[in-house]
Amino acid sequence: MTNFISVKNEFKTYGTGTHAVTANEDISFEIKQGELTIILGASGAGKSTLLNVLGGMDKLTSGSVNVNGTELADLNSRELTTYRRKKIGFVFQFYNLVQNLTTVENVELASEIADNAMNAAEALTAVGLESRLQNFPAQLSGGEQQRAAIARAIAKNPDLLLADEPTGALDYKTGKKILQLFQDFTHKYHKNVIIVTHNSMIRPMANHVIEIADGQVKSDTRNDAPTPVEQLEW
Ligand SMILES: Nc1ncnc2c1ncn2[C@@H]1O[C@H](COP(=O)(O)OP(=O)(O)OP(=O)(O)O)[C@@H](O)[C@H]1O
Repeated sequence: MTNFISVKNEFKTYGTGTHAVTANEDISFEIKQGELTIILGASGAGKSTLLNVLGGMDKLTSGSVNVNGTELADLNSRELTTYRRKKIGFVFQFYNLVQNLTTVENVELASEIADNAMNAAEALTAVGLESRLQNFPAQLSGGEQQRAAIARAIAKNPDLLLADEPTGALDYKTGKKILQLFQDFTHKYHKNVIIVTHNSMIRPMANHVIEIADGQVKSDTRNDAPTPVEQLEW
């Protein structure tokens, strides 16, 4: 299989001089097309930094990050914005929905900036929210809000879906259903999903697990037979 992402000697340093923090220090790995990847590590390990670089929210300091043929180190900030808007779907821990827009309007907002967007109602149906289109975020449970956030991300029909601790604010059962959605999305559309988490118990669900510690890759393992999320217990 071809490589979808190739990261070579990536560094990310925040600040300068005595205040400099090197959050990613010489990171290299490759991700193949269609993989569900988990980036695992303790708090402060540099996981979110790496995700933000991959998603074009932050510029790498040095090295090379190639996502589906786009070399992110070569993009200026305007080009990075276009990349982020058109190619990447994001899911955050705290959903980040716009509170005064309905569920369907939140999804439409994202699909408007993408080129091959999915219909908003269709994306919401894919995550089981077809009966909640006209509700506001405050009228939804945490799990439903995260489903809406996932619908918003997949409606862009992105090359790459990035999720930063997507179940961090949810109870066990609801979190499991959300992880199931990511696994289904990868298999159904043969797309790439990267989930950042500190929860090592979910690693069997992934095709690929990259462990980060102190800003560096500690282990990089592949799993040819991922466990369906419904069979996982933690
Ligand atoms: N914008 C920033 N400015 C300065 N330092 C930062 C910035 N973002 C992250 N850092 C630092 O970089 C290091 C890695 O942070 P990062 O958020 O990537 O870790 P993480 O593994 O995602 O942790 P967590 O799971 O707690 O979110 C930390 O020391 C953090 O303080």
